[in-house]
Amino acid sequence: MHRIGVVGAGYVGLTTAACFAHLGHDVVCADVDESKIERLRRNEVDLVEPGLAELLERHDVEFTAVFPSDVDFLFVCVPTPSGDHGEADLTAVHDVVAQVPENTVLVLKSTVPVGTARGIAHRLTVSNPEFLREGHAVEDFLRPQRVVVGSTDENAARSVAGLYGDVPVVLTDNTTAELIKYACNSFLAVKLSFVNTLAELCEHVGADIDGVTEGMRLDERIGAAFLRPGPGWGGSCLPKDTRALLTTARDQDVDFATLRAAVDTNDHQVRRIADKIEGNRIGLLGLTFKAGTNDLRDSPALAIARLLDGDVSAYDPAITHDVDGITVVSTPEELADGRDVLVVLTEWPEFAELDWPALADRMTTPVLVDTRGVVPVDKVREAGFRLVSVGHAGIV
Ligand SMILES: NC(=O)C1=CN([C@@H]2O[C@H](COP(=O)(O)OP(=O)(O)OC[C@H]3O[C@@H](n4cnc5c(N)ncnc54)[C@H](O)[C@@H]3O)[C@@H](O)[C@H]2O)C=CC1
Ligand SMILES: O=C(O)[C@H]1O[C@H](OP(=O)(O)OP(=O)(O)OC[C@H]2O[C@@H](n3ccc(=O)[nH]c3=O)[C@H](O)[C@@H]2O)[C@H](O)[C@@H](O)[C@@H]1O
Repeated sequence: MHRIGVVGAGYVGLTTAACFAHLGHDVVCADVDESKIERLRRNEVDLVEPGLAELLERHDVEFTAVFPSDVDFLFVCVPTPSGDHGEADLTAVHDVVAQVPENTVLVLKSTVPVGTARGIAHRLTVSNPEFLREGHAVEDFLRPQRVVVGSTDENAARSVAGLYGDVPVVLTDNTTAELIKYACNSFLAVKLSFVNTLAELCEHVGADIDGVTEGMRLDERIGAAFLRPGPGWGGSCLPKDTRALLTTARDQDVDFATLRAAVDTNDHQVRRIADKIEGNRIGLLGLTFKAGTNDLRDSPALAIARLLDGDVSAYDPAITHDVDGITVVSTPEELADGRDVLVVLTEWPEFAELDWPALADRMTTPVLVDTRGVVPVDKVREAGFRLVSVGHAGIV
């Protein structure tokens, strides 16, 4: 058992703190947001993450607004948002690093650009990027497909890997560890943009994207995941990390054309979907960047909403407050009232089970744009909807 400090009590930090406590370590978790610390002390968790609140309830994690100085390992889990030119803004990371005492192993878990650890040359640093998905944070942390640890000091790297228990480990140097993180998110982005363009092509040539991806997924070299077309990929990380890797490549005079194309394709996808939405009174089904989370950061739904003219309302099972000038209502029926068009933007499973005839009755013209391919086509059509899809010839 070790004494572990975690700085930053967000998706990554709070998950890290709860899971290390679950694995038997003594954990202190710090954040500059004092009101968040107060809420966490009362066991109030703002994040929608299955199992997280339960773990925090079961295990004692000390929450503090004071920098933890008496720990063996200090995990840096603070934000690294996009700066003005797409580069990662490391202000919070440097602020934390400057406070870590000499006798503490400094572990960089925030996603930081290639060369960041090398730039902190005055002290030993272990790079331990995080790969958890929002909505699956606890499960991904406790049963990771791999834990990546990089350091110039192999013993330090092994000691960090050892904190996770019996998990697959990639032991490497700092710079490689940093690049692995960006490579993974960027590769996923490339895969998604490829599929979104394929869906556009399907609409033109009379093919069906579900059939095409079914045929692709069975090829193990391609892999089954990340082949669902959608309104564009978003979230707090894929957009910012692709931008940051492009900046790194540009700084090195490396032309990362595939990645640049993926980012441009994603901008195109958002505009392409907005163009499919006709009508003055528009109802959005889903605002979060994906299902299973209440995170709205860099959500394609909001990017699309910004491009729409007219009166835009939304229903999202995880959102109860108005967002970006969009009125958020509390039921799909309320949303349908007097609307010209409904648009599925998040793949919430309950959207497959909606009462389509009842929704159609409430609308002026029953038109449904399904950007996620989640609604039952036959039922929706039987209810009288004109269905506009992504990637299906014949129902565009
Ligand atoms: N959200 C995700 O799914 C994943 C995020 N990451 C990376 O992890 C890092 C953190 O991301 P999230 O957990 O999403 O961020 P977040 O925004 O959810 O949480 C960050 C927390 O850090 C606190 N904070 C900010 N500056 C601080 C400082 N100087 N000292 C102490 N606390 C400070 C904030 O108050 C906030 O509570 C980022 O680099 C991100 O790219 C990596 C993998 C997954
Ligand atoms: O660095 C991070 O923060 C994390 O970023 C992503 O996780 P997350 O942001 O939770 O979201 P994803 O599940 O990857 O989804 C990203 C976007 O792609 C979209 N998506 C995903 C899969 C798919 O088939 N189709 C599709 O459109 C989602 O709707 C969403 O907008 C990565 O999957 C994590 O491994 C990584 O740790």
